[in-house]
Amino acid sequence: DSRKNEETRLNADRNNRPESRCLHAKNNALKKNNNFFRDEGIQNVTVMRDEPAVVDSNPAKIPSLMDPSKSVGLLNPIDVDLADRCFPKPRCDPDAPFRTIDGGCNNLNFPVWGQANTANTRIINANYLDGKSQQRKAISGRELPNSRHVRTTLFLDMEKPAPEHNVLVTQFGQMIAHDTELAFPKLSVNGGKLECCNPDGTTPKFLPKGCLPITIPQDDPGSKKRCLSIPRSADTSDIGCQIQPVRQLIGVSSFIDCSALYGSDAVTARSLRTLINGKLKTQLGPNGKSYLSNVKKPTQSCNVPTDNSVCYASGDPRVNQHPNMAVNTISLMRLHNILCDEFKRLNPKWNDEKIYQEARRLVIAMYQHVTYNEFLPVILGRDYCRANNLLPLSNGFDDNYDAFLNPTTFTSFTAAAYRGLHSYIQGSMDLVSESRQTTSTLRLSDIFLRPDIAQNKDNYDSLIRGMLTQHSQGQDQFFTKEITEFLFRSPNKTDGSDLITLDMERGRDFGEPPYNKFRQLCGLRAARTFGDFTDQISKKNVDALASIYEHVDDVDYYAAGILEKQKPGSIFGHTFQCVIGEMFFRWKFGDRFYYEFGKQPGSFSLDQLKEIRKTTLAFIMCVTSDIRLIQRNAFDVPSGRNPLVSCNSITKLNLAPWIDS
Ligand code: HEM
Ligand SMILES: [Ca+2]
Repeated sequence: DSRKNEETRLNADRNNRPESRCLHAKNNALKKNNNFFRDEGIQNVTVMRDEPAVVDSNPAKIPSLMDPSKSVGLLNPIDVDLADRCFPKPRCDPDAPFRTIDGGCNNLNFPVWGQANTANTRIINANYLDGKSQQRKAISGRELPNSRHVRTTLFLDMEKPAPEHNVLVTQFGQMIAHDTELAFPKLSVNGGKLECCNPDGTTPKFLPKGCLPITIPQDDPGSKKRCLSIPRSADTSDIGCQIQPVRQLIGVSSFIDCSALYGSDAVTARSLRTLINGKLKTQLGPNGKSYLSNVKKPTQSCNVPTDNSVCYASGDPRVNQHPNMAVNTISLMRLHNILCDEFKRLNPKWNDEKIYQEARRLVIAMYQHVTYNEFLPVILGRDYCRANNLLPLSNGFDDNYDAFLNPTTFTSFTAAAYRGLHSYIQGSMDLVSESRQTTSTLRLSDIFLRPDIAQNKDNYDSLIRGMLTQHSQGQDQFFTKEITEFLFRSPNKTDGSDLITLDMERGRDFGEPPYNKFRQLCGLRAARTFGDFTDQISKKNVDALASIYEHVDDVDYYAAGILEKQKPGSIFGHTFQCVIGEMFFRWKFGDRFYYEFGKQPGSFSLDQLKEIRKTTLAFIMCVTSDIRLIQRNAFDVPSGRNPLVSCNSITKLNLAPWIDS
């Protein structure tokens, strides 16, 4: 009963939480110099991004900051933590200065918020046929249009590179996706892998329970494949928790906390540590460089010939998905281990645990800084980020931790909006030399599950330079066939899966309501006719939607979101920008350990915070590789405005503020 009273009180508080927040900036002292790098370099060069060419004179507000009468559809606060009751509450130490590995206890009142191996939350009411978990149908009661048909009609392959953004944008984006979400496939009735296709590659007449109903139309213009095996994602009903509508299970900590490097459970995290001087386990590769350690059975987890081949162990199983994914994780691992060496030098008395935790805390802070300072302005637009308090402060603490803001990854972000970045994927990966010549190009579908490539000769550095130099594909309705026809193609096969069909089907699986609901959530008028969509979507694409869907309220959020015209300064249109902005807002103000917060047990000192704010992605790339030149804006290809400069001239962090007094 007292728990119930407590919850009532908390809910009441939450409903009364202040609508607007004001961010104070405080002044801050300057500090001495001590090199993070051992070699000489120019000190304290301030890195400023060029102001964007496109200015958003009227940036929209995210739902959390909107006048409540303008955002229609935001989930009732009481329903936000519906799934909490499915999981035991962990016991928390309110004074612990470091994050838990699984993210539990970040919020002391709602300790399962953001914890790994719980469930996603929602931002908007689910739309399930039976109110519980059945995929929605068309308004007419008929089936929705076949999602493979939607894909092959709207989303073709066309070479249209992004004008400035490089492949590192895509890669960094994917890293955050893996840091904040992992869904599990449902299992078959006897607990094994669920096979949704016949052994001969055709679609079964009656799909096994738990399979997504993707059939390939007879007149499909693509390859000869006749079946896509896509199990539904596991949800709260699979662990015997009877909430309605279901919530999908999440296998990683929701927070931006580098869980893809460190792991999301204590056992995995420990297995990745040397337990000496704070360091993570490594293996030695070419030129005496360190790489992630190997899994025990490489032939099980990677597409490699023998169990002596390279196949990495890390905090997330998707590390081996393709070489650039592995390279980025290795980069973070090297950063962690470099920091361990520095901390040991500065504080010889620190033990393994202290070094590990301090290095982890700093790696996460640097990563969060790059996310909010460099990445978000690139994808969402700088003006929009500023209007929604997403930019870091330039000095002082931020005191706006919001203990009633749920940071759990919500379904509309992970099962729809953020997957929009699948459009950015390049069908090939360039390897590039120090003089920025492309030395070879790998076809994406040849290198799925081939992390060994990252550790061959000097490929690691060539892949880094490749990500920095190669343009990503543009954010548009075109997707490379490498993911729409050849996803996870086996080496000896001619076809593979279709990620974009999967994305749309996954949205229906997760109960995402149609596009029209997200228009209302994001402050737009509800459309009554297809013509009403033309405020955001070109006439031609609206006509295409109208030719596929029967009713405006049938249109999948993902499909229409992709078609929306880009907002000024952003690569996304209105409703993707809105939902993605909301999620990053929650990961900032709902994360008690967010690096800019003061007054928390885990807060940095002002001197430390000042150093963390010097972090750039260019610095991280330089310090963890042997490349010698880099452009300061690491998410833009090199150009006259963004020239290559020596790594030595990139601002470094001074770790003196970490010396124990
Ligand atoms: C070569 C690059 C990439 C490949 C091959 C890839 C592939 C995949 C696959 C196979 C899934 C699971 C699909 C499903 O069953 O629902 C997935 C999920 C997802 N992807 Fe990607 N992806 C890539 C890049 C990206 C990027 C750049 C982003 C965003 C910045 C992204 C965001 C997501 C998200 C949010 C999910 C949901 C995660 C989950 O449910 O566990 N992906 N991707
Ligand atoms: Ca995480």
